[in-house]
Amino acid sequence: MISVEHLSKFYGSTPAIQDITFSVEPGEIVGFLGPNGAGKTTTMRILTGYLPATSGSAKIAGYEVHENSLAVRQRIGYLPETPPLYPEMTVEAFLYFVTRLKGVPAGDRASKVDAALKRCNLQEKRRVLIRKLSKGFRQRVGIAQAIVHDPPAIILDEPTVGLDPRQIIDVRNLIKSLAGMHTIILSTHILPEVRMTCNRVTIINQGKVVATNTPDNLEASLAGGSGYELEIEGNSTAAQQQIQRLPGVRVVEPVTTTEIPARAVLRVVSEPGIEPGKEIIAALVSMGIGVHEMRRTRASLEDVFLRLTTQEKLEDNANATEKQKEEVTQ
Ligand SMILES: Nc1ncnc2c1ncn2[C@@H]1O[C@H](COP(=O)(O)OP(=O)(O)OP(=O)(O)O)[C@@H](O)[C@H]1O
Repeated sequence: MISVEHLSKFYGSTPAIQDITFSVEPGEIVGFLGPNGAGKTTTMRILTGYLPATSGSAKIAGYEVHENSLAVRQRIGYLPETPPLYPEMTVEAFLYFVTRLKGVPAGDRASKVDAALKRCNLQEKRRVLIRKLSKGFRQRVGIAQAIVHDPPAIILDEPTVGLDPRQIIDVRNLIKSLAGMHTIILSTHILPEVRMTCNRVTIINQGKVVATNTPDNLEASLAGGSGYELEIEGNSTAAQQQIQRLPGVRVVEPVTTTEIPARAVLRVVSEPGIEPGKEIIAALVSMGIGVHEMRRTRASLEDVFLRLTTQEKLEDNANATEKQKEEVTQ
């Protein structure tokens, strides 16, 4: 439904995105994740036809965006970071106006407006001026204008920024209810939002795609991220050595000492795909060590995000330092 291939955009000589490739299948919600300045808005604006790319291809429902802007506009709904609302219009009049802009036939406009009001739970506000609405309701109007022409593809840029916790839950539920019928790209840097709403995630950093996968697979793929935490009673040094010898165990380390002097908490990191939990318990029991608690630990999406988006910076800094050293020695 949405396909981006080798997309690049330069502002003058500054690259904002470079060689970005990803796709979104019909009915999917894909999270588009990246730190500030990663290139999310630039990509969204190219996809929605607001900005020309420097090179590469962006297609919506098979239409090349810059060659078929009218066909694309009819098939896409866009909620920018700041929704383009007209404060002096009522909610209803504004949505009606949007259906005209999007080329909805005159006879269908009223029913499309009604449907969008209903889906966004805005019926009671239909005759209220937009400027009188709270931020949460205005955001719903923003989503309503993105879906009013019933587009197959929807792009939402930071849809919950600035909302209070109750409004955030409402807007997230609304987004989830749109999945299936629509294909959605949700640009955000709020990780729990991605976990709660998205089937897949594309992470970009410094203008490049650094990962695309399901949140579960991303967490599982972080090497060294999965394992166990154990609270034991007995000789913790001996326990540590014994666990370390087991196949599939990479690291065993004490995490904290507990308030009870005889107990210790150990963190075990296992090889990817190996689960030595059973063997750990058997080894400890055979040594006469008591196990008070054992729980699995996994890398969170946040760990993956931080790993992927800070590594390059560290490498860049290292390269810059090397370069400075070279310059100094020349
Ligand atoms: N009009 C512009 N002229 C020059 N550089 C720009 C322009 N717009 C964006 N950039 C640069 O392009 C890069 C990507 O910006 P973009 O706004 O796409 O990132 P983003 O991921 O949406 O960030 P944020 O989460 O902060 O909105 C940044 O380095 C930014 O400074």
